[in-house]
Amino acid sequence: MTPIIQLNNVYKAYTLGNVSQPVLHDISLAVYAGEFVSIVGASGNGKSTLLNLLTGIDKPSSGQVHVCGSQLQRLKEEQLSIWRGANVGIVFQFFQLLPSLTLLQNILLPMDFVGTLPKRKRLDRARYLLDLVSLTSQAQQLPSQVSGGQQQRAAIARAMANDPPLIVADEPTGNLDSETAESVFALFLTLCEQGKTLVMVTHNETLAQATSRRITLHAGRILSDNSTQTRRSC
Ligand SMILES: Nc1ncnc2c1ncn2[C@@H]1O[C@H](COP(=O)(O)OP(=O)(O)OP(=O)(O)O)[C@@H](O)[C@H]1O
Repeated sequence: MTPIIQLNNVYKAYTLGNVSQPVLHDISLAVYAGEFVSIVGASGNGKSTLLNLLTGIDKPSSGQVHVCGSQLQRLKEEQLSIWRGANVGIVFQFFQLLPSLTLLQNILLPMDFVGTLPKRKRLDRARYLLDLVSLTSQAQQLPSQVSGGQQQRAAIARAMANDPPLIVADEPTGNLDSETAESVFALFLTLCEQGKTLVMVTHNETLAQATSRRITLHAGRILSDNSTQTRRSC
């Protein structure tokens, strides 16, 4: 089976002035469709940098990043935007919904960007997704009019808008209380059961333990990569 994510000897350094600061060293990794991968590690160990390479937001200094059939360094910015729109849903810690749009309009946006579905079908899909995340009655509310957990559920629905095979989440529960965090995590499990691949950076050890594969980064290297039968496998 071809992995949905394949990283070969990835090295990443940021250059500040004349100083090059290495952040990721020699990362090689294969993730297969249907896995739910958590990435853990102390602050500053390169977790978000790794996610940004997977979404093409950032490029490696050397090595290759293959995601959903494309080698991302080979894509130009415009190609990357189109690739991202079709292949990856991104969920952020602070939701990042557009404040002047209703939840329904926020979910419609990625579909409007890609433009493959006719308008009526986009609306049907947005309503289906709102239902999936239990926000049907909040469809016309602005983000500021709903709770943090509801905003994050709307953000997950937005990430799902174009039905991407891969969902990438950077501390998606970091701004939520523990009960709400669990309900958001349960939603991720549902998506995984539906066949999505998930990669989630988290500081929440309990949630990380409940994923099917837990990767620990330390000083920019993979310290451990545990995939166990006892953990939930989708
Ligand atoms: N755009 C950037 N320019 C320069 N340095 C950066 C940039 N982004 C991240 N870094 C540095 O890279 C290192 C790793 O940062 P990263 O955000 O990937 O860590 P992290 O493990 O996700 O941390 P946290 O858990 O605090 O979010 C840090 O030292 C950070 O300061």
